[in-house]
Formats: sequence, C-alpha cells, structure tokens
Amino acid sequence: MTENNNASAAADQPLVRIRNLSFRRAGRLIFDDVDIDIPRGRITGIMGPSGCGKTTLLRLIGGQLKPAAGSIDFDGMIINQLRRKSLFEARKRMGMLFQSGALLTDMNVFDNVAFPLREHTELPESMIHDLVIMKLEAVGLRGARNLMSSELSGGMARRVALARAIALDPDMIMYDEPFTGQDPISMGVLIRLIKRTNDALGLTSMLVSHDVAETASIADYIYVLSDGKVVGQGSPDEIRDSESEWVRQFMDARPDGPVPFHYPAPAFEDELLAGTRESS
Ligand SMILES: Nc1ncnc2c1ncn2[C@@H]1O[C@H](COP(=O)(O)OP(=O)(O)OP(=O)(O)O)[C@@H](O)[C@H]1O
Repeated sequence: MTENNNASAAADQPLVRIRNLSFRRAGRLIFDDVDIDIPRGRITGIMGPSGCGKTTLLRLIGGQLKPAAGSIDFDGMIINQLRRKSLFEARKRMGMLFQSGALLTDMNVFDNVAFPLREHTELPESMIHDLVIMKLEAVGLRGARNLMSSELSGGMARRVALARAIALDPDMIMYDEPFTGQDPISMGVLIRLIKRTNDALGLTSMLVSHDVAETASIADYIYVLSDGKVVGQGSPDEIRDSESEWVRQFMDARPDGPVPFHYPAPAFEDELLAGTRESS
C-alpha cells in the first residue's frame, strides 16, 4: 500500500473505536461488553438516562479511568494500555468541556484561554496573544477578553470554556452536558457554536446530553446507552423512529419502562426489618 492509500484508509477509520468495553464501579457493572465507534469529522451524540455511564464513558476515553476489559482505540493508540507520558500526549489531542465550565476564577477571560497554551507549549507570548484572540473571535467573545470569569453569564462562561478547550487545536472535543442550566437563547447559541466549531475546525465531537431535541438537531449519529448496553444507535431520524422500548422510554421521557425507577437495593422489607432490629 502507498503512503497515500494508508492515509486515506486511516481517514475512513473511526477516530475512537471501543471494543468489548466492560467497566465496574462499586460492584455495579456500568458497561457490559460495549462497542462504540466515533467517526472522524462528525458529531456523535451520547444519550441515555441519568447514571447510565455517559460521563464515565468520556473519562474512560480520556484515560482517567481504566476498563475492566476491552479496548479504547484513539487514532491507533490503545488508550487503556498507554504509559503516563503517551497518555498525556494523547490527552492533549482531546478537548473537554464539562458542565461546570470550570474556568479559573482568579483569571480574566484572556488568561483562561491562554492557560493551556502557556502550560503545554513553548510558544512566545506574542503568538499566544494571537491564538487566544483567534479562539475568542471564534466563540464571539473577543470583546470580553478583559472580563474576570466571575463577571460572565453562564452561557458566556461556557463559550470561554469552549475557546479554552480548542486552544491547543485538539482532534476531538468531548462535551459533557453543555446545555444544562442555559436559557433557550444561549442554548441556541451553544448549539450553533458546537456545530460551527466542529465543521470549521474539522473536529470530531462527542456530545453527552439529556436534551433530546437539541442533540438530534446537530448530531450525525446517536448512541443511546442504558443498563450497561448500547440499546439504540443510528441517525437522529432512526433514533426518533426507533421501536425499542429502551429508546422510547428515554426519548418520550416516560417514567415507566425497562429502566427501573429504583437504584439497585436490597429488598425494601428486609431493610425496614433491619432498622427495627437495629433499634431494638
Ligand atoms: N466516583 C464514583 N464512585 C463510585 N461510583 C460512581 C462514581 N462516579 C460515578 N459513579 C456511578 O457510576 C454510574 C455512572 O455515572 P455517570 O456519572 O457516568 O452517569 P451519567 O450517565 O453521566 O449520569 P448523569 O446523566 O446523571 O450525569 C452511576 O451509577 C454513578 O452512581
């Protein structure tokens, strides 16, 4: 195979390829032999009921957690087998945007976006300046560069966090519940921004969200997780039309269905009786 053929073969491969992933937490099986592909250049939505493991999945991909079994391949590197230094390098290629935004409160907007560039590169300050201004322009907040993070609205803080997440030009960006707590206008701004950032920078995006309509409006492909498994996958239209009970319960926000209301617990009567025994 020529070098060119190799390059185009790689471009056809998913950026993240998860195979036979199993993961336990506190004795509970969070993932049970799961396969997931995250295609390059696309936005992949990860949905599912609360506690099904969406954030855990992002942390497994970022190598902050290790699976009990299976492999997480990120662009040819098996994340769960990497040594510290290579994992650190791989992580630089993944931008993360968490719900809380987590800006550094004692810094202004400019310094928050400059932070990863100052930490991870040797670039001269003049170049850092231009890069920060470019990233802030991309999220529409160049004019807010001198504001302290405490002076930002929730929506603006998330946009600054996005500018910071793309500061090192990652290959992939993982959004964890980016819309939570936003009013409809800033939600609309964020949705457009996620789509525009993905397309303009040729990124690969993973979008963890409960917001069905918003996620379906920009995702190219959606995985629905529940009870340790992938219970549905497909284009937003396929997911909307799915007849799976698991998918329907989530998409139609039904309180009853295959997902139990109760977190696993010992039998109710046993626990009440144990209380009586303890107090006697
Ligand atoms: N540090 C931890 N120690 C033990 N169990 C944990 C820990 N963090 C999460 N869990 C458990 O792992 C499971 C998956 O949690 P996770 O946060 O990934 O779910 P999620 O799908 O992102 O939920 P949500 O939509 O509510 O944010 C939950 O049952 C949770 O209780």
